Amino acid sequence: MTAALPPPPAVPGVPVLGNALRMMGDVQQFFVDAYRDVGPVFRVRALNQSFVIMAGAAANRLLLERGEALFTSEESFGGLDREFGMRVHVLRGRPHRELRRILGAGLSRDLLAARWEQVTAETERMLDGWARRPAVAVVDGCQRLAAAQLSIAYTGASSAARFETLRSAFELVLDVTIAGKWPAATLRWPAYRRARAEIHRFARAALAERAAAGPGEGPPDLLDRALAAPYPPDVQAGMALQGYFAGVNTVAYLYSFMLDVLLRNPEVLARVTAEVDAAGPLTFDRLRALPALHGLVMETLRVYPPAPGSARTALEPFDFEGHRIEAGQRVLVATCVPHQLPEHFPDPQRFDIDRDFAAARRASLYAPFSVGGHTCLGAGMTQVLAVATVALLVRRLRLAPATPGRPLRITATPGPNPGRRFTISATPRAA
Ligand code: HEM
Repeated sequence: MTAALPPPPAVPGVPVLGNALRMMGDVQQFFVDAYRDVGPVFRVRALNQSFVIMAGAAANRLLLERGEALFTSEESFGGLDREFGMRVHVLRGRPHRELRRILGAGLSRDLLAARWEQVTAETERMLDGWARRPAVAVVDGCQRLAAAQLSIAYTGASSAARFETLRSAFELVLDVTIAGKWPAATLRWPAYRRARAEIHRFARAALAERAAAGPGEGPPDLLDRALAAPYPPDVQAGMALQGYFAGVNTVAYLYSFMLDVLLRNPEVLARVTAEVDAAGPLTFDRLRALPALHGLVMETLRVYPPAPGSARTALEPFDFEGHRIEAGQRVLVATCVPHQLPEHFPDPQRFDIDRDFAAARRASLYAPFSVGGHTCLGAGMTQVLAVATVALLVRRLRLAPATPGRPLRITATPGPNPGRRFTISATPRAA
C-alpha cells in the first residue's frame, strides 16, 4: 500500500487575517510569488475561508483535461444561479454544454458587428462626457461604459438607467457567495432584496417587451435566444442578465488597466494613436487591421488578468504534484500564473505589444479567459470591443493622469483592478 501524500503546504500569513490582505490586493502577483516560494500547490487562508491554490502549466492542464470530472463550481457560483438564474456557471456535463451552446450564440461578437453604429455612437457620447469633467474616476467610468456597450450589443438597448442598481446587487452577491466577505444573512437585507427584485423585474420586462415586439432585423440576439430556449422563465431571465452583468466588471477592469498602461508607456500610446489615425473611418471590419491595438489588449490581459483564477470544489480526492487534495476542498486554479514565468513568456516583466502568443495559447498557458469546459463565453466580444474602445478613445481624447506619478495600486474587490482612486483628465483631442 502506498502512503497517502501530504496535504499542500500553507503560505505563511498573519494571525486572524491569514493571507487576506494579499488576496485583496494584487492577487495575481501573490499567486506568482507563492508559486515561486512554495511550489505549484499551496494552501491560503483569508479570514474564515481556506483555499488550495494550484498553479503552473500542470494545473492548467489538469483543469483543461480533468476539470469536468474532478470539480464542481456550485459552492463558488451557486449564488448567481440561486439569486439570478445564471445557471451556466454551475451546470456540468451535457446540460452544461447545451446551455453553453445557446448562450454562446447569444453572446457572439457578431452582435457587435450588427449594432456597430449604435455601440460606437453611445461610446463616443460617453467619452465626450469624460472630457467635460475635471477628473474621471476610471474604474467607475469604464464600468458604466462597458455596461452600456454590452447591453446595446447583446439586447439592443442600453441598461445605463439601471446601472447603479445592477452594480450594487451583483457586487453584493459576488462578495457574499464568491469572495465570502460578508455572511450569507446579508442577502436578507431589505436594501439587497429591493435591488434584487428590481433586477428581476428589469430582466422579465426586457424579455416580455421582446416577446411582444418579435425579433428585430439582423442576427438573433441574446433576448431572442433566451426566449427560444427550452428553459423555465427564471433561467431565461438569467440568460438575459448575462448580457447586462457577466463581463461588465472584467471588461471595465481591462479598459482601466489599458488606460494605466497607455499613460505609463508613452511609446505604446504613440504607436496605437498613429495606427488608429492611419486607419481611416473606423468600421467593424477595419478593427482586424489594427495589430498594435490587438497586441495592447492581449498583453494587458497577460500582465493584468482581471480574472486570474477559476474557483472550484473538489468532488473526489486526487493527487497533484506530490500532494493530496481531499474531496470537498475548495480549490482555485490560478490559471494566469504561467503569464509571469520566463519559460513560457520570455522577459515576462517587459510590457511588449509585439509578443507572439500563438504557442502559449495552444498550450493553454495564456489563459485570461480560463481553460476547459467553463472557458469564457464573452472572450471574442471582449477582444473586439476592447480594440474598438481604445481606438475611439485615442482618436477622440487626449489623456493625462489626474495625479502624475501616482503608482498603480491594484485592489481585488471583487476582481483585480487599478482601484477607485485611479483618476485621469481627458480633453478633446481636436482642442
Ligand atoms: C476581460 C473580460 C473578461 C474576462 C477576463 C473574463 C473571464 C472569464 C473567466 C476566467 C471565466 C471562467 C470562470 C470559471 O472558470 O469558472 C469566464 C466565464 C464566463 N464568462 Fe467571461 N470574462 C470576460 C468577459 C466576459 C463577457 C463580455 C461576457 C459576456 C456576457 C462573459 C461571459 C462569461 C460567461 C457566460 C462565462 C461562464 C461560462 C461557463 O461557465 O460555461 N465574460 N469569464
